[in-house]
Amino acid sequence: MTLPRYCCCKSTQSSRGLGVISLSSPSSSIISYEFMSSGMARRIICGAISGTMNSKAEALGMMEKKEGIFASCSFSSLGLEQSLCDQLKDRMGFEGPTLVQAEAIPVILSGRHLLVNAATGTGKTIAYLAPIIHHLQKYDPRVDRSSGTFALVLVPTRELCMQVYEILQKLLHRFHWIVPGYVMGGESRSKEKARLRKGISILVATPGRLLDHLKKTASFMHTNLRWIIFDEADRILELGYGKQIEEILDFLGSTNNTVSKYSHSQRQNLLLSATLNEKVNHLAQISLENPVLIGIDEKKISSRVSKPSETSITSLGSDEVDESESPDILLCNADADYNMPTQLVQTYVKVPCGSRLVVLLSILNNLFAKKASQKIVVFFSTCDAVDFHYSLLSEFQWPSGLEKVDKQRAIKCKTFRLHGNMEHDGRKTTFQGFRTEKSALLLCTDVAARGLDFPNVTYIIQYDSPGEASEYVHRVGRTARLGEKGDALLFLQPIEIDYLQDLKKHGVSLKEYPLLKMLDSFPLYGIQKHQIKKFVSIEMHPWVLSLQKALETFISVEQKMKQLAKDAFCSWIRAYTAHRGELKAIFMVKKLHLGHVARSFGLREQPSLVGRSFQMESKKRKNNQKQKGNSKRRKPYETNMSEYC
Ligand SMILES: Nc1ncnc2c1ncn2[C@@H]1O[C@H](COP(=O)(O)OP(=O)(O)OP(=O)(O)O)[C@@H](O)[C@H]1O
Repeated sequence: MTLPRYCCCKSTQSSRGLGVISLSSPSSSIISYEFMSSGMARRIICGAISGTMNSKAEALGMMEKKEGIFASCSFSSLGLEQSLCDQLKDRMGFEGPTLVQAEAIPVILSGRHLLVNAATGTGKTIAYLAPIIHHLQKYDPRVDRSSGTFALVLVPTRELCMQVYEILQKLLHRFHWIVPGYVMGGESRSKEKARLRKGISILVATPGRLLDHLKKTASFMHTNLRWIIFDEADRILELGYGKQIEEILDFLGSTNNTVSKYSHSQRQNLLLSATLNEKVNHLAQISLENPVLIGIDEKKISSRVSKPSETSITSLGSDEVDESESPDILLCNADADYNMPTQLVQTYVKVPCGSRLVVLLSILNNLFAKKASQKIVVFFSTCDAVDFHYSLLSEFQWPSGLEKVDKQRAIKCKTFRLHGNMEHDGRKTTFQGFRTEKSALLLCTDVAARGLDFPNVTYIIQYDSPGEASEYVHRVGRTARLGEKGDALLFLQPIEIDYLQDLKKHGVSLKEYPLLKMLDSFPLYGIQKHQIKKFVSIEMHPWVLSLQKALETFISVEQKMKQLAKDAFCSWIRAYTAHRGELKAIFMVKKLHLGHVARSFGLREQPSLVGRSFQMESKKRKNNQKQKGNSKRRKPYETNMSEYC
């Protein structure tokens, strides 16, 4: 192993016969690596030592400030160039590295391949960008545009692409000769071609569009490519990009063997996510050589790791098991705990299906009444559901009689929506708008679940369940970032309550939200508090009954709203049937009362009527498509990768 220049190292033998290396920098941070018989290295201790400290526990205690987020060392002590450290401080306001940065930066500087698993909002982006910039700004001869691309960051969504690009712009302010750029779905190909022709030193890309340019843009120069980073690696694969990633790696080669004027062009690949799991195995195997692992729970590494001949893995583009490959690493996620922000308060609310809409509106109203200036994100399972709730929340007013003040919008703050069926410009406007607002509500699908760093989000509501526990982790990870406080609330119907057990398997436990107490807090015209029976059910609560009636009236008279509600109902049912694996036993469509589902979209119609109109609608859509010869179908929920990238 090539160790960073500034480190001294001490090699020992662990009880399991695996090598351990401790790296200590002059600034007294200490990081240990355990070497397995496969040759793979794994970080096992990260702490700080001072002259007066004599125990490891003390060292670790000193190391962890702000509930285990920040390291006690400085950026420069990790080996980063002073001008870059100044940039991090002056331009970004970062005083020192986070723990994951303190662990990852020296490894990346050393040239090793890396697999990082760290909680959401712990600073993984800077962890990989800073050491790359450190190297690039030192290149002699200086990096120039004609040298093409040196680093490629692959991300699963357009919004994340823009976010990483914007961070790069800030970081590179002092290093104007290193040019950042991005290519992603929805943008003009010809403009991207022109930018690639001029030369982009650090390129952020979504996989589909990148592959497009690799195939069609002859002037895209990547012979000097040294780094490939897979940010949210597991999501890139979940979205079905496996084949494209294989093709991309074929185009780029897994190593850099070209002779160039830059002598330091050894390929280095990095994989990062808060939820690495077995899906990443094949990608790790084909892209990482002898990687260092950071934050990988021992439970997640299969015992077969040192017996390659016994291993079996899934190839990137298919679900078939490939017995011939022999990975260095074998990750498995069965029953392994996820890294979650410890300060995050997680609750669930048990709501009968027919009262879901009323409860959502009431909770949102209650939260904004308690604290007017805050940002809340609500996750839905489908694009149609986002559109319906967005229109409803933008237009619906408390009817007179329900509250003392007549005719007020139920939710008074600015409301945004974000999903993959929106126009590209609309997505951009939402992304920027929600970031800058002080008080706002964002209604979205999982397109906003990964990596997005909206400042000051205080509350995450999962109105529709996320399905995979990993998605739960990323959704709630939009709050409680970098040690900040945050709350997350999961809606569950009584028939879905076993989902809590599924989350528990991954170390996630939730407390129950006091729903009746919250509902009792709403004033009711003509009804005294003491007249509400103490243990009244949610469905029969007078507030729920009156608000449900008001919503149904509003929706029935507004033709546009009614159509949106019907579309949302139909897509919601289809999304519900799309749960996979073990989750099918929890989210069973045949257990649903369709009449109650209709009520949750403010519809009075019986489900059969809605169902008929749904079938007629889909027939009409299909016929229209046939006539137009239009192959671009609108998806009810986001499983189609083109909607992300
Ligand atoms: N050293 C630092 N000091 C202060 N703030 C930092 C530091 N590093 C990163 N941040 C800030 O922390 C926030 C989270 O960082 P980032 O988005 O990179 O987290 P992440 O681990 O990639 O999260 P996710 O898993 O959700 O993608 C950002 O607002 C970023 O600006």
